[in-house]
Amino acid sequence: QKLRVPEGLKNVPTLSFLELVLFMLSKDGPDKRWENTRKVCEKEGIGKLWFNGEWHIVTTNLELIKDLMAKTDLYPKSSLEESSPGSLAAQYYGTNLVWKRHRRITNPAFKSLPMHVFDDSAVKLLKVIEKVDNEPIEVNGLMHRLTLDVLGRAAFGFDFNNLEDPTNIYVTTYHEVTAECDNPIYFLFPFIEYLPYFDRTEARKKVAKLNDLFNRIIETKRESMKTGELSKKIENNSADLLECMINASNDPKNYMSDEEMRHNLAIFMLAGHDTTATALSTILYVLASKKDLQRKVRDEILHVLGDNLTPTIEQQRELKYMTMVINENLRLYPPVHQLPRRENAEIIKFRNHVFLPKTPIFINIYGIHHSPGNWKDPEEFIPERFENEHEKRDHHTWLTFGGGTRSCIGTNFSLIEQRVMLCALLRKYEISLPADSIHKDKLHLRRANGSITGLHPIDLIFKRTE
Ligand code: HEM
Repeated sequence: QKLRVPEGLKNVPTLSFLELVLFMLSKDGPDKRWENTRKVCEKEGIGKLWFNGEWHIVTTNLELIKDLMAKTDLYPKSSLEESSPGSLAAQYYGTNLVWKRHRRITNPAFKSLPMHVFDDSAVKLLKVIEKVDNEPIEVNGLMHRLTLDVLGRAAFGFDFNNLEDPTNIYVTTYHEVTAECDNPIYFLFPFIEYLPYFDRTEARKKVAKLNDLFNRIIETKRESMKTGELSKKIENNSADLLECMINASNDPKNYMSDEEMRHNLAIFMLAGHDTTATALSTILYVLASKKDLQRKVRDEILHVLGDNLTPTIEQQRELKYMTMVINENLRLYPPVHQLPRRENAEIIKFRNHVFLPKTPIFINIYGIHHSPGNWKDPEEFIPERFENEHEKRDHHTWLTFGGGTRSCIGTNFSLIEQRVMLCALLRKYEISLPADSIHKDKLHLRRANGSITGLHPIDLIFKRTE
């Protein structure tokens, strides 16, 4: 029944299922995928796609996207339990960040961020790089280790210590679980998850092991909070994410179960570190390949920071050129290349198409950022596009962090983290691309977990400047 194209989508152009299979089984990145999608989306900015057992809409149409972003009740985000019931991914991530209630509970943790965690981690990062002075070092893996340490400490008060211990057992289990959750075979042919041979017993054991870790983190946190300490932290807005959730679990109005907390920890781990790791890796690549740009960013850092290694919040506001470079990097290489699935709660008429209720909709961020209709010379790296940007352009043409009230809760967290790390690295090191780099002519992207943009290993050379 679900194979049949709904009447209202009949004249929406179709994205090839074979191309999708080949893409998902390959190591290709969102740039390659966009080459196929562009042909279909060229006309009206929408295409239809058979995926995960049903017909989806894929869109780059700004008019439709504006509506999707503005009307969160009409286009709710789907939970994994709805899109992939009973799957491993649904078991691990659960119904995370239950809209409105969880967001209200977790929001305060993002209002006052623990700057000392970013600063300490920058110092640790420099120590790792010091050991390989002037030799190539693979930055994508390094940035993942860094951002995981930052997230663990800032959000849960837990030190993965992954910068110093790359083989940490929980981190390796985490990578195995996320890779398993994202195994393309189960998305392309979802029915096989229910066949005995493919029931993924081993993977489910690994999920249980991670859940054990999350339970222990929650328990230790509960015990370590002395009486009254938690309420004091909540009152003066210094509670971390987990503390906000624990506090909520004590209040019948906002109650959050341990299972809900675990699911939130799982999604925060993914959303909060893989994305910033990609952003930092791509920007380091850009700076290494464009030495003039690197010099300009470094000059601004030295001018604004004086003798400081990392910027204060006030100094971050003065790093205007760096922020433009960060924004342009996030446009050219969006760390999330497709927004999480939405579905319409009611029937929608769009041009001469009709979307029946619960039609899954994907917004193609990569396509929007690379469309010549939205950006002049979209393949060029031009930070100046973001000078006085709010005056000039439709803000739906830059969807790095999504949009509307359901956009990324960690936007500020990530931007601060990026600025801190860039300041520390650029004031101490000159960064270069080795002559034999596989990325000499262009950065090679690849598929990673879910809609996160992955990268082939990037070796860069860090040479001490002071
Ligand atoms: C460069 C870094 C990042 C990028 C590009 C990014 C991008 C995104 C995008 C595109 C969304 C979906 C928004 C939507 O559906 O409209 C999202 C959601 C989310 N992000 Fe981020 N993010 C980043 C960093 C972070 C960080 C550092 C955290 C946490 C510390 C975080 C936590 C989340 C969470 C929890 C959600 C789900 C929000 C919800 O469903 O209500 N993200 N992010």
